[in-house]
Amino acid sequence: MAVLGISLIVASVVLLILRRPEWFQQFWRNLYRQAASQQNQLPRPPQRPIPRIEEPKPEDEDDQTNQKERERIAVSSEKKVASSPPPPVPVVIHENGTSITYNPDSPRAEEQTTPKASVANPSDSVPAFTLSVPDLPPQPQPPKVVDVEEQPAPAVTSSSSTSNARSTPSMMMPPPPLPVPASASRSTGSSGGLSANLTRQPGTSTLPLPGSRPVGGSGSSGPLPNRGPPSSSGGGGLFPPPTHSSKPAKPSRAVVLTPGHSPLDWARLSGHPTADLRGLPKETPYLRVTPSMLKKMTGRKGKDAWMVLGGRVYNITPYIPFHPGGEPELLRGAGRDGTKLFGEIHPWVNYEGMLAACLVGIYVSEEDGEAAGAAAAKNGAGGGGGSMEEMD
Ligand code: HEM
Repeated sequence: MAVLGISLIVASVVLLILRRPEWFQQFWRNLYRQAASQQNQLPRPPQRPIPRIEEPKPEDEDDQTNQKERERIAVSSEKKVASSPPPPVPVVIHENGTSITYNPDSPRAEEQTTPKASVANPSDSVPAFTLSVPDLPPQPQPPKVVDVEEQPAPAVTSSSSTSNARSTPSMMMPPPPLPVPASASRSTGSSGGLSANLTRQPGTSTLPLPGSRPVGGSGSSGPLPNRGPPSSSGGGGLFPPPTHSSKPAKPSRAVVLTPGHSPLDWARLSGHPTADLRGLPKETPYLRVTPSMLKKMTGRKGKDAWMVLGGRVYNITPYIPFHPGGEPELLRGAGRDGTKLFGEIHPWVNYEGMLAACLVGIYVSEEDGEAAGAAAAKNGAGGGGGSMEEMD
């Protein structure tokens, strides 16, 4: 009897599938609509077994309802029923135990073109990123790095994080370098080099003096020449305490030269090979100038100004309007030996080259000049002098 009943049921089902009467199709349409309306009302799709990509279920686990449903899908696709929407095609993204299903039949999917994803299994826990991984198997400990200075490491309470940090040496940041004490850097640095380079020559006003900056200003550790000599008191500041040993900057005593009397004009005038600025008759040989001769040539009473520089006597009269220090300053050395005075003010000035056209002769003692007294009288320099040719 049971076999007969089952065979009857099977035969009727087969007959229904093959014949597909009108009432049967109507029944399935209503069933579709009802299912579609339920899907639209519910925020989430109904809970049902979802085929997973990574964990496909075997075929024998499908029940008879799913089998019928597949048959129904096949039948409806053949007849192309426009009113019955296709069953939802879930797109499952299975990652770390979380299933995300894309339901194209949802109203939002119909309105928007961008597909939306929704959580298919809300019971699944959302994966969270944590630093501590307690389930990790014990990893081999790397060789312990012993610092040279054995600095105390910060205390770490979490053992798992400690093992992680030690197992990934690339993520370990090296300890910051200890700040070098200012006194040590100064002692090891060029304490004599930089300060020695800052030795100021008289007349230069471009380089600031080490002590001229205000204490407590913006300290710069760059190569700017704003560091003075190392502090003897050993203070920790960036700037040494103000010392009174450095010379204050002298105000420039340069004068404003009249037009046409610039240094370039003097170079043009005196640099010519045939330039003769001696103030002596032409073809006059170099003279032996005695002190008695020199002291009369002071630039006053209509006479030229002679000056001894380095044992040579120069007629500085034509240079007076070109002197950057002014006429009074220049005439301080007139009629005398101005070598020391010249060197005290501007030893860097090349007087030999600048006054080559003004060379009168050489400076000699009175005894040496006695023999040439007559020649000196002839040149108008008074007694006690003579020409070098006569002397030689
Ligand atoms: C011994 C007598 C002299 C005295 C007292 C004297 C004095 C001075 C003074 C005060 C200055 C200005 C310095 C400054 O800028 O603050 C100066 C500049 C100058 N003097 Fe004389 N001078 C003398 C002789 C000479 C001679 C014989 C020459 C030419 C060879 C000369 C060439 C210059 C030049 C080129 C400068 C400009 C230097 C510079 O700006 O670096 N001086 N002099």
